[in-house]
Amino acid sequence: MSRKLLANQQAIRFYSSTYNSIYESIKIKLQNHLKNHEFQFKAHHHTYSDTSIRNQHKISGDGLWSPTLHFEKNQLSPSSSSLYSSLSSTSELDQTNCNNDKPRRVTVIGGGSWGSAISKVIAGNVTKYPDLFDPEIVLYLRDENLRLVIEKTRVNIRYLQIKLPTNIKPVSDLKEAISRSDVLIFAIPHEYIKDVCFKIPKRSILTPRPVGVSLIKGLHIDGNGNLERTTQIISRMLDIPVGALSGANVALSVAKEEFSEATLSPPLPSSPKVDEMLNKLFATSYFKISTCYDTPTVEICGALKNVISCGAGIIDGIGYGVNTKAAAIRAGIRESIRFVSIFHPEYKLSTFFENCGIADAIGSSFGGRNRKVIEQFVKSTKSLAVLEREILGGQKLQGPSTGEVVNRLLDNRNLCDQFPFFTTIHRICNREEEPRAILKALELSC
Ligand SMILES: NC(=O)c1ccc[n+]([C@@H]2O[C@H](COP(=O)([O-])OP(=O)(O)OC[C@H]3O[C@@H](n4cnc5c(N)ncnc54)[C@H](O)[C@@H]3O)[C@@H](O)[C@H]2O)c1
Ligand SMILES: O=P(O)(O)OC[C@H](O)CO
Repeated sequence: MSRKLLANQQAIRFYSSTYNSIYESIKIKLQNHLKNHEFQFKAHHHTYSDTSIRNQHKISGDGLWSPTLHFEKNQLSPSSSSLYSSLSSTSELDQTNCNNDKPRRVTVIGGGSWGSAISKVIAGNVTKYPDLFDPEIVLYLRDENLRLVIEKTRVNIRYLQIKLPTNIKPVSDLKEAISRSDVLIFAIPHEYIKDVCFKIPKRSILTPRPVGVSLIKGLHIDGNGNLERTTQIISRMLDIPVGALSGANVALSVAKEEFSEATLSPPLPSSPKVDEMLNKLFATSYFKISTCYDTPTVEICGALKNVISCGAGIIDGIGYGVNTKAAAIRAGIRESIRFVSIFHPEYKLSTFFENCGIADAIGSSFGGRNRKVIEQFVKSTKSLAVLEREILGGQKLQGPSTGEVVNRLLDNRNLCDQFPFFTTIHRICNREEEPRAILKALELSC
């Protein structure tokens, strides 16, 4: 990859002979840098075919793709030199094992329903691409007894009643599970991610330097009361680049090979080789992958849809039909966009039209576990913990705990009034309001 960065009075132009993805990662770096220096900029992005400019800057090759970032204010600070050097430095991903040509070893961390289903997908793909991947994948699960059952029967009897391929090796020792891995896939409920990362050594002392992909749908609050996403936590705690995969993906349907889609946000700054490798790791004829570099929105959509589907469960619980549920999904999407615009102002609206956005909110509002449990919660006096145990038998609800985090983040900024739908769902799940309060919230949320 050849990179050249130029600054002049009007613009910074970044020339790259590779892909859009690089432009996205550079744009994010520039945005972060300029945010620190209180600069505003507008990004335009077009093909530059002017041969005199190409000759002037010794750029060669056909089909040169050259985005240009134009700055609104023409005031680059002296410290911009640090920006130039950071942009031209070797990408973090170049330093990981995923960027070499050795077959990568893959570990899925989390042997619940989604970890098991995605292991089946991945196990098929590592066999299909022997040059890219080690033919055996590791599935880490905490429970040694369950590990023995899976090893013997090939079925994760507690979480997913589907036969798993023989090239999935179940392992219940975390250090052993990750010790030789180049790709770490995280598929545990968000509540446990810090505990699990705490038990994994940092990349600096891991011998293959892995990349991570989070399949986790949930949000967190950092020490200052601000939003922290799961990819940020993993990246911070393990010092590895981490991407995300999210979509309308009920585990059993994916395991049964029913056609599904998912949105992949590869780790940034982007590397075409790693992007392609991850695509091949996940994509099948029945599991269609689209790439989207707006990672924060992809992750936040995945978490907020769990709150939306609790809203759908409340609608079912009070006995209302699809008109009201459709209105609830729309209110949830509207508040999700509002939420993302506050917590990630550089978001792209188009991300909501990827599978991780509206599609997942719809799918979960009809077929998800949150919907199912919350419907019964509304119809009974039982606690969420009891219903989770009775209905899900060991699987975990993510919606109410995400609603709690969302509520705290909004409360910290005095924003609850602007989010009547999310706020009311949270209060209903705490039994602080009657379930029918959701109808008033729908009116207010318009
Ligand atoms: N199940 C799905 O259909 C699906 C689909 C897409 C994404 N996801 C997301 O994937 C993530 C994993 O969910 P899941 O549905 O596979 O889980 P699950 O509810 O099926 O299983 C529970 C998981 O939690 C683990 N666990 C329980 N207590 C733990 C503890 N104290 N410490 C560490 N781990 C503990 C269990 O070992 C198990 O892996 C979640 O963020 C979920 O939102 C799930
Ligand atoms: O069963 P849920 O409600 O946890 O949803 C599962 C998946 O996230 C659906 O995409």
